Amino acid sequence: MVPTSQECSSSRFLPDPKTVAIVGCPFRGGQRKLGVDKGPIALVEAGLPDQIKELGWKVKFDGHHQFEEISAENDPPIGKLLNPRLVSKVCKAVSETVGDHIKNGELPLTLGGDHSLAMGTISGTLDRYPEACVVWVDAHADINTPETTGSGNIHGMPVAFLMGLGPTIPEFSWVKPRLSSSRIVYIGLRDLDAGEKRILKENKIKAFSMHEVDRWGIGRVVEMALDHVNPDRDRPIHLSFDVDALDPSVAPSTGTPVRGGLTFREGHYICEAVYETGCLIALDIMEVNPSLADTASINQTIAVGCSLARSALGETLL
Ligand SMILES: NC(=[NH2+])NCCC[C@H](N)C(=O)O
Ligand SMILES: [Mn+2]
Ligand SMILES: [Mn+2]
Repeated sequence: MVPTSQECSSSRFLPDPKTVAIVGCPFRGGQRKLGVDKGPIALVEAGLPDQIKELGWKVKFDGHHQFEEISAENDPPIGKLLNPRLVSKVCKAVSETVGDHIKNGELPLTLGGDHSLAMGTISGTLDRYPEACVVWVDAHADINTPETTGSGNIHGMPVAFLMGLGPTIPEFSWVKPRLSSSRIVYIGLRDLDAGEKRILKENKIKAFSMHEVDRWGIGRVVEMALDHVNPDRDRPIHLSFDVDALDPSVAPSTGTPVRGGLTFREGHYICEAVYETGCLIALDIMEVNPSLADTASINQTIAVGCSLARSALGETLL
């Protein structure tokens, strides 16, 4: 039973016809492992554009970002930050692309690549919709600052940059600290660094870890998460989905897998429920690494990346 017209509500923030713009981001500079830059290529080769067309969307895709043109030849660490200038330049370019798509009335679907890219995608969203909220689905909070990071990998820090936490780094001055702590909610967390736990508490950031998913079930968790960031369901939603939120048995081919994650259905349920709000205006599918694990695991992870995207774009089970 469908109580409301999804067709109508799903276009609340979009002009006709419904159009998705795929932003392929073959980028791995926010972490150390090889292969995550091949994620977007694998997702597109698996047929994601046509799958989205079959859901009734117009799909725009004119090739992956050519980050080779963005070079930061001399890119020594800044403090602990690894590849800082490269990550900054790439994210700035992605931010402009995502912002332009939203301005054109298209829903940007960004395919990563590592999760540092969300510094770009969410900046692009906030350029057009300053009131937007973020649903961040991840095993990790990715909210280390340049001071708290242990790894130096910037994919563990994008939320801190978006919120303006930590010291000012001139190389990242284009990232405007516009994401307020009340406009982001996490689902799926289970591997936080000590500094990240402190940051979440100090900033009173709402987070539903796997403990809350176990306690309440995914249905209640998503409802409570949306009630927090979007109580009247009238704010645009940016959904940033790191596939490592899923259990490694569901999405094995990712750089930082953590056991005890979301089931296949829990992950898809989140996407379906966000779509049903009619408020989705941007989507990220991040951290698919098609060079980690065996062929079967790789294909399984690519297929899951595609089906998460389809669920967020309106695919239903009935
Ligand atoms: N997007 C991700 N997979 N992030 C993992 C981050 C892991 C760890 N917290 C770090 O700062 O390095
Ligand atoms: Mn993660
Ligand atoms: Mn992440």
